[in-house]
Amino acid sequence: PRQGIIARYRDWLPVPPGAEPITLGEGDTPLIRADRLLEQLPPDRRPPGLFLKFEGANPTGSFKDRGMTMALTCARARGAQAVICASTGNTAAAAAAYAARAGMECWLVLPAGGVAAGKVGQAVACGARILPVRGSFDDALAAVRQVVTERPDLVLVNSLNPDRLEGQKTAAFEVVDQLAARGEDEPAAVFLPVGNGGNITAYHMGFATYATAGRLGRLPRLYGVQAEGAAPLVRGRPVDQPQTVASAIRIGRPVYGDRALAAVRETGGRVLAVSDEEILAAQRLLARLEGVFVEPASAASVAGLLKLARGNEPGWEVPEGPVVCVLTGHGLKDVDTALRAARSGDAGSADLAALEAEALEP
Ligand SMILES: Cc1ncc(COP(=O)(O)O)c(/C=C/C(=O)C(=O)O)c1O
Repeated sequence: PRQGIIARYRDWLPVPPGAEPITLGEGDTPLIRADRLLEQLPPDRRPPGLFLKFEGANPTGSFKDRGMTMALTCARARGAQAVICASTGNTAAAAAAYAARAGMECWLVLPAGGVAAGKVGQAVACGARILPVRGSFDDALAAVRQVVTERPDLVLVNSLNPDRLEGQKTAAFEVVDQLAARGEDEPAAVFLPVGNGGNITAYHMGFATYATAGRLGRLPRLYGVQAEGAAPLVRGRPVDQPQTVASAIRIGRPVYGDRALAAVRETGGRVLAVSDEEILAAQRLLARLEGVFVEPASAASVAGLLKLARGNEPGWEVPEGPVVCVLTGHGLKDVDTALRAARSGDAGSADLAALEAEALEP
């Protein structure tokens, strides 16, 4: 039964004794085999298996639920009444849902006009208080730091909150357990989209924890993929005006930049950037070939794999074991972008395009 990640992994998590989990049954998301997508890779550069960790199947539609169940459970155990965070959207949607469930107040600082409608809808529906900030996510995060000094009773549930990474590391546990349960080899490489760098850091923590406990022979190479217009880790410096269609990773000053780079370096992986066109092409391939509809930022992980495997980038050694692409958020979060991409020249035949255009009319 879907009992949530704290119930399933309590022994591996720093949950205060006696704390009653605040949960929506998050975690235990599908690990989907993607053979048709694998065929898109050149035969001589193809790993033995390709799997998709579909985090869009979480209760609020993104991997953020794993971190929020931990953050809200721990906050309430410490007597907090209200939480606050800055967000590009999915953290906000998850914080709003889990705070509502806990009967706690939720304050969200969002970049005005920079958040996908689905996520704003979730946060508003759950009764969160929204403070729009003119500027980017990075400006919103700076604003939150200011608010917290004026209202110390507000618990910060941003990526800075360590409880969140603890919850997010359970996805790495699941990847190892799910591959083993299917008789597959251990994961050889894992691709993730990178914004603040919290999630790739959490996967590194999870794999390292399992390795120390003897449940994993060696850590998979971690590949962090950023959008070309928002790639501070690839460029080696902050990006002042991050630009990308993948609004979830439109971040110029990653909070966990150093730890994300350490995770990549220590596992023999790398960071790389992909264009918005490559992201949207990967989003289409996932939906058309495998029936998996994800928001643009999630597709960056697949775009990164395609780019390395197709040889556009040097330094790709074909992994000798299964490759996992983490799909971090559901496509319904940002359906407008998918519709716009579909309208702007479908690769199908003219009459199909005409039919689709007709179908797409609002
Ligand atoms: C779909 C999706 N994919 C990837 C990322 C990047 O993860 P990190 O590298 O841990 O930041 C996010 C992040 C979103 C926020 O940062 C937020 O919601 O404020 C996301 O929503």
